This record gives sequence, structure tokens and C-alpha cells, in this order.
Amino acid sequence: MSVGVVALAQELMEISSVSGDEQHLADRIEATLHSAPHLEVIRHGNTVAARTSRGLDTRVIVAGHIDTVPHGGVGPVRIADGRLHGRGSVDMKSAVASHLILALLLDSPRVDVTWMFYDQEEVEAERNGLGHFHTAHPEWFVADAAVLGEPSLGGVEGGCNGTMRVEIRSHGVAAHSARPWRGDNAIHHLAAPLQLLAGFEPETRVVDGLAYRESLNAVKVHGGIAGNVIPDSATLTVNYRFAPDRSVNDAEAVLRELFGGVELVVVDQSPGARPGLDIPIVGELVTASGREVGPKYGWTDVARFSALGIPAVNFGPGDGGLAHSDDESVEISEIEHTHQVLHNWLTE
Ligand SMILES: N[C@@H](CCC[C@H](NC(=O)CCC(=O)O)C(=O)O)C(=O)O
Repeated sequence: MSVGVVALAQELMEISSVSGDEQHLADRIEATLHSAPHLEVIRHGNTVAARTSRGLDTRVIVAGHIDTVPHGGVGPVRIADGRLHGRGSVDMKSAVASHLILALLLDSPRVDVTWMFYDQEEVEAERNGLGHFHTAHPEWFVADAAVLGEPSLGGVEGGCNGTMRVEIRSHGVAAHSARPWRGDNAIHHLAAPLQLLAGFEPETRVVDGLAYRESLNAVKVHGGIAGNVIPDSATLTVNYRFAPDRSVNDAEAVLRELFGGVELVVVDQSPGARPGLDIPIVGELVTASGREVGPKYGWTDVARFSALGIPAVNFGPGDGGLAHSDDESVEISEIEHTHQVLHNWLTE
């Protein structure tokens, strides 16, 4: 493959791969990897992995998810003002393009490399393709360190916040909306938790030297069956992003204490990960990047690798703050920077 990293990123972005619909992109990646004789390739569902086996002392996993959030109001894939625009430019097809090119190019890296391209990261934890791949093939998860190509402003972002989604469910009594005194409005019961959320001041917690900013937000409201019926049930979905020094049990306790006696059901949860910067091979990546280390506010699969005892960090082009937004875009020079850094780290 002689195509450049930006051109390949554009090509991969043109293959829509919203979570759950990654087959075409996985096919494309699998076919490309199979063309490299130095790689052993495996596929599980829409997750594809490949590895060198040179018998070296050190092995690193370089991984990236191939799905995106839905397209929403983001415009078409295009280059303008020195930036690559469109869904997946930041999160994270620019990094995936870089990984694919390097997987093909580096037949003699200085460490053995396992490349992982996986599906369904942007959705609830139980669908995550990397998790399913690990369950089916744990022998592929042996390494001294892992790098996730998540957007990290071209430097290393250590660890990640945990995430928890809870539903606050309220109940009332249905009635004609012209005679509301005959019923009890379940949506109105959500006023108190919403007010708590609007006034809540999240913490910033320093963990192993990095400051993790927490957040707590309503992300969905559901209730009501018609324009003239007092609703008898309503649900408020809340997303809590918590620092990696809190466990999922700690996080749940924080929410139960804040919301008091409401009906609160945990519907999705993933623990965070501490920074994991203290091993030499990771330090070499930090040095090669030439940038300051920062914390990761979103959740990433560094948490999965850390839980497996494999120190992991985020390293990819672009600003995570633009991921999932209608303005999703990344500077071309940043794609080239991270591609070069990763190349140097794996070869020099
Ligand atoms: N199972 C989790 C998956 C959420 C993944 C997503 N990660 C990112 O956006 C990483 C990019 C960044 O923060 O820089 C997220 O945090 O929402 C879930 O469903 O929450």
C-alpha cells in the first residue's frame, strides 16, 4: 500500500461504520492485512487483528476502534483550511489509517507488534468488539504495553475516566390533562433530580499527577404517551464520568447519595484506568511525541488493557473535544505528526 495516511483516512471515512454496521470496513481492513506476508491475521466478527512474531523480548499492542458515532449534522468528508473534516476524522479513522499503513510497512519493527482493529466501541460496554475478541482469543492479549489511537492532541493522554449510565425512573397516575388533579404527573417528579444536576459542581481529582475532570449530566429524558394524557411514568438517563481513583461501586454510591431515595437503576458501567506511564517503553513514546502528557476525560479501552495487567495509554491525532461534534475535524499536520511519531517509536 503506497497511499498516504491522509488519503487513506479519507477513504476509510467514506466507508460508513456507525457502531453495529462495520462489516464493510472490517472486510477492507482484513483484505489489506492479508496482503502482508509478515503478519498473522485473525478475524472475530468485525474485529480484525494481526501480529508480527519475530521472537523479540518486547511486544506492544497498537489498537483502534473502527466504528463511529452516528453522522448527525456533520458535513461530508472533505479537506479544507488544512484540516480533514467529517465523521471519524478525530474519533478515530485518522489513527486507524496510520495503524493500517504501519502494520503493512513495518516488517521488522524493533518490538513485536500486535495490531487490533475492533468494532462497537462507541456503545454500551457489553457490545464492545475488543471485549468479545478477548473472550474468544485471550492468547492474543499478551503484551508489555498497549497504545490506543484515541485522539490525544498528538501527545500521550494517560488512563481514562470511568463512565456510568443510570436511569432515574419516576411513577405517577395517568389522567386526562384537562383534569390533572385526578392523576399524578411522573415527568414533574423528575424536576428535583434535574435541579440537582443543574446545580451540581463536579470534582477534578488528581490521580498519579494527572488532573481528571469529572462530569455529571442528564443525557436523555423519556416520558408521556399523548399530548392530552398526564404521564404515569418517566425516565431520566444520567451519565457520570468519574476519575480513575474511584471504582464503579464508589461511583454508584456517589449517585445514590446525591439523588436520595429515587428509583435509580445502573444500566451501563465501565471502570476508568490510572495513567500507566511508568514503564520505559511508554516513556519512550512520550519522549518521541515531544508533547506534554495529559489526562483522558472520555472512556477508552486503555481501561480494558489496564484491567488485564497491560499498561496502556492513548496516543492519536486530534482534539477529543471535537469528537462526536458536528465540527469534527483534525489538522492534517497533526495526522502526519502522530503517524511519524508512531513510526519512529516502533522502529528506532
Ligand atoms: N462503553 C462506553 C464507550 C464510550 C466511548 C467514548 N470514548 C471517547 O469518546 C474517547 C474520545 C475522548 O474522550 O477523547 C466515550 O467516552 O463516550 C460508553 O458507552 O460510555
